Amino acid sequence: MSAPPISGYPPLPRQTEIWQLWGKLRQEEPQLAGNLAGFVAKMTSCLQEAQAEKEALELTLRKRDSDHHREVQQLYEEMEQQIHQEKQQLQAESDSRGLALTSQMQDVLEAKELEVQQLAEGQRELEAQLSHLRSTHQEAASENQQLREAKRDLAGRLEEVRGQLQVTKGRLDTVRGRVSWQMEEKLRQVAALPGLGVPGAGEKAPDPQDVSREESPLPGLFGDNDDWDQLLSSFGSPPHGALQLCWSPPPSPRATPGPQTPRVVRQISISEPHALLFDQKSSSDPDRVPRTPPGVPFSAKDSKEMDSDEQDDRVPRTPPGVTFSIKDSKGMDPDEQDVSAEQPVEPRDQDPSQEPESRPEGRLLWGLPGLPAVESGSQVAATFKVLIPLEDGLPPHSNSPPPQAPAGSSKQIQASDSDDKGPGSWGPPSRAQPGAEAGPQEPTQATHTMTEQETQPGPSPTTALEGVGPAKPPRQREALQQDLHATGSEPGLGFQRARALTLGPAEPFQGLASVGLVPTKRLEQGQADPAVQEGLPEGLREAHGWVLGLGELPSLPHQGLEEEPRAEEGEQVDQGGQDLGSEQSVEAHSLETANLEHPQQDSLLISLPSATPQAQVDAEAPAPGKPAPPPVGAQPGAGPQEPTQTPPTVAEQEAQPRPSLMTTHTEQSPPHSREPRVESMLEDPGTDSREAGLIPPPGDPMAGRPQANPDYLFHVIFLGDSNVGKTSFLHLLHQNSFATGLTATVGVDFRVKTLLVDNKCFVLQLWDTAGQERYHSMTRQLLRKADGVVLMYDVTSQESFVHVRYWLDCLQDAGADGVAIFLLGNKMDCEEERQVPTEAGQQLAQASLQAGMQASHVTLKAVKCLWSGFLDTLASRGEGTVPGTTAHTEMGLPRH
Ligand SMILES: Nc1nc2c(ncn2[C@@H]2O[C@H](COP(=O)(O)OP(=O)(O)OP(=O)(O)O)[C@@H](O)[C@H]2O)c(=O)[nH]1
Repeated sequence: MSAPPISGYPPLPRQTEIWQLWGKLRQEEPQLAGNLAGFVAKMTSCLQEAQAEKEALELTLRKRDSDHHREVQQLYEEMEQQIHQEKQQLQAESDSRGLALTSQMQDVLEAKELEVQQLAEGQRELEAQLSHLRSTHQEAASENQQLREAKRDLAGRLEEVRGQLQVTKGRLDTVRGRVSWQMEEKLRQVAALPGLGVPGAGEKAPDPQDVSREESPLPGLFGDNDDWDQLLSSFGSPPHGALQLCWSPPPSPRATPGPQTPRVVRQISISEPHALLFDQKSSSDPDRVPRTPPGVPFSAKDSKEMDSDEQDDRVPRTPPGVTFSIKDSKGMDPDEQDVSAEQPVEPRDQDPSQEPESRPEGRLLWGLPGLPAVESGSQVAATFKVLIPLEDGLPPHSNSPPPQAPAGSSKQIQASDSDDKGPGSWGPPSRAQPGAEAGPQEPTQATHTMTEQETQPGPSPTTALEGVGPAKPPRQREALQQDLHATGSEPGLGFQRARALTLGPAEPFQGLASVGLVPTKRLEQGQADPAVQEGLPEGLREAHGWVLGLGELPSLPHQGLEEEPRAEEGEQVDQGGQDLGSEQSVEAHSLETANLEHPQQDSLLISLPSATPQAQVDAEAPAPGKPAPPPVGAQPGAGPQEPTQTPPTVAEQEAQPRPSLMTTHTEQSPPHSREPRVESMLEDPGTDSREAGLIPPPGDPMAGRPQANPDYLFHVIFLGDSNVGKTSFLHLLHQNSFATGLTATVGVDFRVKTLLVDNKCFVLQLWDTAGQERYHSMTRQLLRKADGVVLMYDVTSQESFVHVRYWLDCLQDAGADGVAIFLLGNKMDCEEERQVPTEAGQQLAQASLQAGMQASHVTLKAVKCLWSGFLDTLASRGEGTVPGTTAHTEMGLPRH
């Protein structure tokens, strides 16, 4: 028996083997077969149940699948519907937009069409105008043609008139001969009368007029002019006498009725010798007929027969009121009368350059009835000459200056002349030139010279400038500057001379001039020359001059330094009890050399440790453009650098070596370059360099120590952004001149200023810091030693003013709360570019005061108060410091 296959299930693999096992089991263990059948049945039922569950599950699955399909279908339909709606919406929007665009386009199109229509109308109008113009042109052409014909007609009539004139001339001769014959006849008859051998004086000669009336047909010949009677009445005058006749032609028949035109008065001059206005010419040579310009009296011969129409035709050719000079020029060609206006006459003895023109003004001179008769050509020429000066044109010699020109015009001429003159011709030419120029032009010269003096300094007393001359034109001043530098064998000498020029006789502050200058910022070529200050605004110059004037302080002129040798010998305290002694800028390195060998500076020089090799290298190899420092121990100012002609104090001060200690410059920066050329060799002013003896540290007793012990030593640090003018300000303090072409400070720079006040020696070490950010760390270190700070900003730079806060923070960080701070707004001369109002500076100063710092807002003009405030405060408090100690001193507000 074989086991029934499990329904619904495929036979298991190796089923035959199972069946074999089953058969074997039934044979060997028949009792177990029943259990297995039951098991199989049970399993079958379980499988059937599982099958049913499976089917149920499949049903459920199918149902859910259909539901899902349905949902998806529904969603799909909804989405489709939504998309459709959106599509319709977009379509509607685009349709509406298109409609709007279409309408807009339609409007634009209509407007354009309108424009086109207007243009077309305009074109039509233009065409109509063009055709009208064409017709007008044709009319004008026909009129021209008619005029030409009329001209020809007139020419024919003119020929007729000429013929008539010839006839008239012949008849005139006949009449004249007849009149003379009749007169002789009458005389003979009178002489033949009995009782009258000689004609008495009381007898009258026969009236020629009567004779002419009786026998002469002249009135008829001369037409209807009523004034011919006068002519005839004068006909009996001697032949050489000139006959004048004034007559007026009848009104022109072409004249339009209206205001009465002035009567044309013609002066007819008949002179017997036929002295013509112009060359005598044969009538057969019309080409040589002189031409008469419009308005010029033309000569007509025997124009008596000219009919009124003919003369009326000529009237418009001359201005109304012009008198014609009609001469009895028998030898003249009648064409002379037909002189056209376009053919000017050149009188014989007339200057061609004075060719007269037809001007209305001319009629005032031409042939006024009261004028004497023109008897000769020379008189006519004289009339010409009279006319010419009234012409508007300038006389040909007007370009040349008048002998005595008025001062105003002379000034201009003088100025232009001076520009054109060469360098050698400049100067006071009026004094050198005798004659008229020197006389009336002298005031102008004086004014001009004053102007020059305003823009350039006075003459230098130095020999180097003697040949230059006191007044150089601006162009030459540049050359002068170059000369100044070229004259010296090296830049230092040129600088010294220029400096000497600066400190001329008018120099009010010579005694306070500095001894040396730290060459951290070198002067560019000519910058020390006073001419350099020409580019400076006037206000700035004034400000600087005012600053350094120290007028209110008892200044110590020249003898201040001259007395210093005595001070060096222990007599410094006795320097006359001057309130303010001298100020000097000494570079640290120079202090060593400036000792007893150079007594003028000894009292103010500060001892330093011996120059290091580096310093010696600096001294031996100065940078180009920098005055070469003399060897250590050598007397400054000796050698070729010493300007022998400059005043000793100034020259030696300028000749002081200026080796760089704080910074080293190896090349000259171009003017106005704000980039340092050489990096500072000083990384930390209080460390290595100081140890090397190059840098006197703030508070170092040896640094800045003068030969005589100072009573007070203070460190004043100039702070502020780059380009605010710190170095310029310092230079101004020392050099009494504004330096241009300064390069940006590298590292830190310092100068020493020594002031003697009330027999107290104040030594101020002025530290010029670099405003550039890369040097701020160095500056911060310096701030710890500060006694006073001049915090500067540029009134034309808001940024520099904003950064004042930063510098105040730096001061606080450095623990400099007790430091006196002077807030200084610079560049006040640039008022137009001002960005920081004065009130803002004052407010900031007050705010700083509230913050515990003393600050005051000072202007450049009030800088002298800075020094006086410094010194007064220090002296009154007695808080000075002996060299070697450090003391912070509080300073009061400067007195304004
Ligand atoms: N108009 C005008 N210009 C000035 C004045 N002071 C300085 N300057 C100009 O400002 C520029 C900067 O001057 P510096 O003295 O070199 O400025 P600084 O603050 O020392 O700059 P740092 O080198 O960064 O320290 C220069 O071109 C000067 O000519 C002033 O009072 N008026």
